[in-house]
Amino acid sequence: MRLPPVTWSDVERRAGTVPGGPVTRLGGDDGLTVRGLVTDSRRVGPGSLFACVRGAASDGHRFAAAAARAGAAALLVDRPVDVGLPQLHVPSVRAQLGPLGALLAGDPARRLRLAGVTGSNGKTTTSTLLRGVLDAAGTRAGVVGTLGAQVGTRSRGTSLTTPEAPELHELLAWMVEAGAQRAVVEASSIALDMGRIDGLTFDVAVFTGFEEDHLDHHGTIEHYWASKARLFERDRTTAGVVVVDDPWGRRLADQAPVPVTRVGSAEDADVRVLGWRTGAGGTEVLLADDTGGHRLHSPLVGRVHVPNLAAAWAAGRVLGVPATTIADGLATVAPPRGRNTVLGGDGRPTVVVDYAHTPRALAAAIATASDLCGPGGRVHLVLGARGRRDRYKRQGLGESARAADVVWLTNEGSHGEDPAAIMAELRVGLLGAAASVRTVPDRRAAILAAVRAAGPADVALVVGRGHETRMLDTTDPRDAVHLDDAEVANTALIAEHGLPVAADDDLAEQAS
Ligand SMILES: CC(=O)N[C@H]1[C@@H](OP(=O)(O)OP(=O)(O)OC[C@H]2O[C@@H](n3ccc(=O)[nH]c3=O)[C@H](O)[C@@H]2O)O[C@H](CO)[C@@H](O)[C@@H]1O[C@H](C)C(=O)N[C@@H](C)C(=O)N[C@H](CCC(=O)O)C(=O)O
Repeated sequence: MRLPPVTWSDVERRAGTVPGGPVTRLGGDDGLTVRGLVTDSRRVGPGSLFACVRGAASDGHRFAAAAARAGAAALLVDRPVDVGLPQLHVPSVRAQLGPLGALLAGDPARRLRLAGVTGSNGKTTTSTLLRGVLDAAGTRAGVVGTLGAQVGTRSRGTSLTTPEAPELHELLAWMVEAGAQRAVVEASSIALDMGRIDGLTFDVAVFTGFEEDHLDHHGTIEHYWASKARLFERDRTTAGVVVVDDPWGRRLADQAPVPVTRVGSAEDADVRVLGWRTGAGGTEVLLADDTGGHRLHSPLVGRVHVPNLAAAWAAGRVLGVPATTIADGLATVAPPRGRNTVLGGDGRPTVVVDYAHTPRALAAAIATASDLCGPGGRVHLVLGARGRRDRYKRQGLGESARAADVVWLTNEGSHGEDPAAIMAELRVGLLGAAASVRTVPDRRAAILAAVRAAGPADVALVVGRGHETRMLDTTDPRDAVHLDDAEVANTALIAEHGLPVAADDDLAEQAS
């Protein structure tokens, strides 16, 4: 979309509102206008304001000349550069990305009411559910997160779960243009830490649960938790909805300075999960809150979605949506891609494709797969781990995998690491396991082998990549190849087991 022109003096004025030190204009008169804030020289267009961000891998100031050649009208710098363009010299370019990103996108957040969703697992599903609830309430909502951005029937791809602030504000402007009154934003801990959502204020912030993750970035679990907890500060949100099924959620609910709705199976939960059942046909949750009991139906499959459904319910209530409308909304939201996507069944083995890539998420995915097994059925797990990321998780993934019956260790995109070494680290967690472990380095071959080995009562569970369609084995992103786990599994199902022959819908059940 084409963003409005903004005068250089307005840019200077907004930049001056950011604490940290003086803002100095180096060239450019009041008649100068810029259009769109861009942080990547490869995405600069005519009239852009190019923000020179110092990063971990490179320094954006080095790309100022390239930005000028691509048509940038001016630069945002924290040290003057020898490039013939007007520059705004600020103490920290990154600290300006939120306020200036908002200004150059036309301050779209002022026309939207926002909900933010954070948590180690379940962000995408809960955001999708909440968007469905808000749409059902007649307030058109956009959503932005791991699966990209959507509003109405339109969608756009994004490279990060929570985009850099300028892109995020531009997406919000796109949602406003499409008639959105609300937006749901997935807020990753890394984004919170790097200031990507600075300047946004939410009506409700949701915490879906917590476990160790992203320690490559955060260093310690305390830092990781504190980054997520920032979403619950008074200047960020009016209210919180917190899943208190783990100690970290409980701690957040206890410490948050905003009013919190506690969600979970504990007796003191404000929205209490009394029971649930799940099967290939969907999930049913029985909840109690201060207005009584509520029964929710959802086409989403798996016990892992029970807290997500309860959290979306609670967030809808906080936002003033009537109970029946929330239930109607939740009943119609289609499962997000790669979140326990169920294939096969009907006389053939069931295949589940899921994004689980942490030990606890994997344990939950295996439990869901067991729920979906027929009598005497076995779980065939296809497991890998992404290279050059969060290496400390590998042994824990292996340990969770012990609950499967057969484990097919494979590659998940080595990003330049030795795939055999990654698989060996997964194997450490599986030492002495009752599960039989096989190594098939080629991912397509591993999925095919698991689907071939599975019988009609079995489940082949393919984890780690979920919705992803590109896989990378080198350090050069241009080498990424197309690989869609669901597509491979579907092809394998048809090749090995033919087309569906009969219906079967067993339900697993639990009362808590
Ligand atoms: C830790 C982190 O998030 N890093 C992000 C950050 O990197 P960085 O600050 O180190 O930037 P850099 O790569 O050194 O580059 C510095 C600047 O030069 C610019 N540049 C670079 C090259 C060039 O040719 N021209 C150019 O202008 C870059 O755009 C950047 O502005 O800014 C970059 C540009 O926006 C991001 O690509 C990069 O994301 C990295 C690669 C990434 O993968 N981040 C992941 C871990 C992430 O953020 N994940 C979260 C969590 C998801 C979840 O919950 O699972 C997410 O929100 O997606």
